Amino acid sequence: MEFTKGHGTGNDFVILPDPDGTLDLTPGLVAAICDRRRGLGADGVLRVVRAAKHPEGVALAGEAEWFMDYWNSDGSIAEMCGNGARVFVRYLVDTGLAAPADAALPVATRAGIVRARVDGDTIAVEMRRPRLYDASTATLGGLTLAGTAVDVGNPHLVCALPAGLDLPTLDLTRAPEFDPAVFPAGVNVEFTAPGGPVDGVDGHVLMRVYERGSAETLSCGTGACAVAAVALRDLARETGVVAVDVPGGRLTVTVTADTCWLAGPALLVATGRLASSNLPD
Ligand SMILES: N[C@@H](CCC[C@H](N)C(=O)O)C(=O)O
Repeated sequence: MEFTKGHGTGNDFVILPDPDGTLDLTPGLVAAICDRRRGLGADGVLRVVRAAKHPEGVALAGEAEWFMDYWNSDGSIAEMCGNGARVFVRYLVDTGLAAPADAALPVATRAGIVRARVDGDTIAVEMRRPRLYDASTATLGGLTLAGTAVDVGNPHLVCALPAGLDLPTLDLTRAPEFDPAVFPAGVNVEFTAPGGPVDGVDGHVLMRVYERGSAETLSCGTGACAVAAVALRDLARETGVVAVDVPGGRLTVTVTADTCWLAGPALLVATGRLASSNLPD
């Protein structure tokens, strides 16, 4: 099985080309590939399949040639992955499966069509505008934090740290607890602190994340969009640009009246062949 490894601000993915949708990808196989000691190691898997050849992509085949079949490292499936979409587009363009067209390149996902623009190392994807819902809470090590529920195609809970708590030393080795009545399918939890002044943006936020299905990652693109939407709400703004610093680098989020652009570096780092005989069926 051929693979490519790539990442966007340290959110890393194993990319599996499967244009005709013949690969029997299972939760066990995905978890084995993503295992950082016994497999390749990754936060998730991106299967590259023609939209027309995937049951969840076929309805979008008229709008996009390729479907991003995204899996978390524990073998669960998610609706959307912002950094994954950016790395997916890097793969399409670098392998010649798509041209870096002037117009935005459409990609089918479980959360609908996203459109991408390529500018050197930077890839920006246009996703739905985040929808802010109710207040909820996350509990971490006995500490309960207030947060805002946000839908970016996948579910998020954005929690600002109270004064006195230090973002870099927060213990994210264990999953935060959340209200399953609010998040019946689980949730990605973002922890935030204010950033310093940055030229050319309306807001600057520092973020760490505990992802549903992948534990702590160095970056989460949809999480950055959720964080930006909450930051703009707190500034009493409907639209604007927010720099979101994650442990893996900087993402720039532009929230417009209808959509949300997520921009940052997306790179491929290796290609190779998986020894299928040493991985579970
Ligand atoms: N890292 C991703 C989000 C991946 C999916 C998430 N873990 C979920 O289960 O919703 C991103 O960059 O958006």
